[in-house]
Amino acid sequence: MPLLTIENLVVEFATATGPFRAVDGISLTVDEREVLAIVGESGSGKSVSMLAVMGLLPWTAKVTADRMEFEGLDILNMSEADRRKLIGKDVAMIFQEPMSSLNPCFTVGFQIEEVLRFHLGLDRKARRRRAVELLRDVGIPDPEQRLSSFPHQMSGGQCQRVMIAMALACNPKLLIADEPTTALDVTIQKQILDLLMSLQTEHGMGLIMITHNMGVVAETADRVIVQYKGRKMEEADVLSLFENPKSNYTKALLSALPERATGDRLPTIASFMDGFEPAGDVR
Ligand SMILES: Nc1ncnc2c1ncn2[C@@H]1O[C@H](COP(=O)(O)OP(=O)(O)OP(=O)(O)O)[C@@H](O)[C@H]1O
Repeated sequence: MPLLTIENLVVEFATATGPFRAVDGISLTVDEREVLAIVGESGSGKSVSMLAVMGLLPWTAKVTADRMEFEGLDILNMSEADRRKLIGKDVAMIFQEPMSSLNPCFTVGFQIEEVLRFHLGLDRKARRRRAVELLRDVGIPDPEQRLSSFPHQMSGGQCQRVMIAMALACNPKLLIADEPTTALDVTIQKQILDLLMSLQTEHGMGLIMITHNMGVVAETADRVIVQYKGRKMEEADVLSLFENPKSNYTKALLSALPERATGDRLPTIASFMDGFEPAGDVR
């Protein structure tokens, strides 16, 4: 059985000008220990589809699906209380802005320990011990001291390491990483990506890597879903996608890689997608 199964996910937002369909019939599965990349340009509905899985969308979002299951459990129709037990424990997510994802008012130690208290009910001593271990695992030097630091006292890369530590606190079976390196310096990006991949192998987690970067896809994924304007354009294993892309949009993304360029200028996506009917406004 796959870890996560989604069939025909649709997300519509109520907006001042009428309903807006951000995700239009996405289906996917992720297996244990598998790395699935979801790739597409900004606004293609990558984050919204995963926020729907986490139950983190605002009330203006209407989420429907034929099926949305985690290990066979219906996560679409489960109670809020049951979902809270699952989310953050068996399914965890890290976001693209580590600085704004951490609460500036609390020390990083408190924030990690809070996850351990809520989900695992560990006592104070055990929480402390586990928090130190987690910070060490994600490569933060002097973890005992760093527990009492506030997010603004740490660099962006260190904050992202703390976010990863929080996500891993309860040994999740599935980790969703939403553009985890986008907000970081190029040199730090590689370190964080390497860290994520080594933790994924070590913990045997399923991983969904949301990215707009084909380089990240090539380095991390087993399988890839290409998304455009809320729809799935193509799904393939990573090698087939790079060697033999089927959809025009995938071809466009690949031709936009500087190393694949043939002329003086990089082609634009629009020149490949003439006549494509987007989702979007559904009035
Ligand atoms: N709360 C909201 N209300 C209305 N529209 C929204 C809301 N949240 C997201 N959207 C719209 O849904 C679409 C998909 O957004 P989403 O954030 O999933 O894109 P993305 O592919 O993850 O892009 P990015 O990489 O920039 O995050 C966008 O057009 C966005 O403006």
